[in-house]
Amino acid sequence: MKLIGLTGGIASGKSTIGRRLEQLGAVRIDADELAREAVAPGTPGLARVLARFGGELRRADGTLDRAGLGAIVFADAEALAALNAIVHPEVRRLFDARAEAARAQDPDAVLVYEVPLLVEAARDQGWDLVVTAEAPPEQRIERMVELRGMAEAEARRRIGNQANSAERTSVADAVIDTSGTRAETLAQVDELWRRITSG
Ligand SMILES: CC(C)(COP(=O)(O)OP(=O)(O)OC[C@H]1O[C@@H](n2cnc3c(N)ncnc32)[C@H](O)[C@@H]1O)[C@@H](O)C(=O)NCCC(=O)NCCS
Ligand SMILES: Nc1ncnc2c1ncn2[C@@H]1O[C@H](COP(=O)(O)OP(=O)(O)OP(=O)(O)O)[C@@H](O)[C@H]1O
Repeated sequence: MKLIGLTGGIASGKSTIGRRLEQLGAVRIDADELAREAVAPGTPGLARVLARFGGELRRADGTLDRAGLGAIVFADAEALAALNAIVHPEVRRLFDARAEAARAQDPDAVLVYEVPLLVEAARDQGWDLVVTAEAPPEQRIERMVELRGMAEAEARRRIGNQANSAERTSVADAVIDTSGTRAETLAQVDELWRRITSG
């Protein structure tokens, strides 16, 4: 099995790239989805988050108030570190189980793991190739505000809590420039797939 780490800051185009790689034949796993599972209703992860950050973050339907928690942690580095310490080990466990299942099903699979915090928290996961999606922060902020309706200050706070482009690029084996059109991004992904599957 080949293990590809796909990183990039928020709204850098990771999902666009990951979905294309999936169409081309890769198995895709998304760390943001695993992080959601880690705090799903009834999990020990959710219980720990509520114990640390307050029971009022539990909504009437039993799910976590993600917007409320985001407002706390992205404005307070210590709180974010505490949340990461609860969620990240569980994400790692979930990832290991998924990767093992993919390997059992197809030993030749290409597994793409979309992980925004690869540089910060997942450098050492046995990557065969690390790919980063890069577009200037101002352009990513514009995308978050215009396409997702996120408040500009919130977008800036999230970016401020992530590694920067130079840090990601120095760890990566390949960079996909996502500052152009979607078609230009996809063409680079197709080229990358040829490289992955030819060697
Ligand atoms: C704070 C939470 C509840 C906010 O939830 P929300 O639904 O608003 O955002 P979502 O989880 O979809 O994340 C969107 C993006 O925010 C950024 N982000 C999320 N968590 C972090 C973090 N700990 N540090 C820096 N950036 C982060 C990433 O770019 C991510 O792709 C949530 O992000 C969370 O639980 N974060 C901690 C777990 C984590 O590190 N997740 C990232 C992948 S492991
Ligand atoms: N050239 C491009 N490449 C990739 N995405 C683009 C491009 N131009 C515009 N976009 C848009 O930018 C937004 C962010 O892309 P995407 O959702 O793939 O990013 P992401 O890194 O997965 O985001 P997140 O970190 O929030 O999970 C999307 O709405 C996407 O359609």
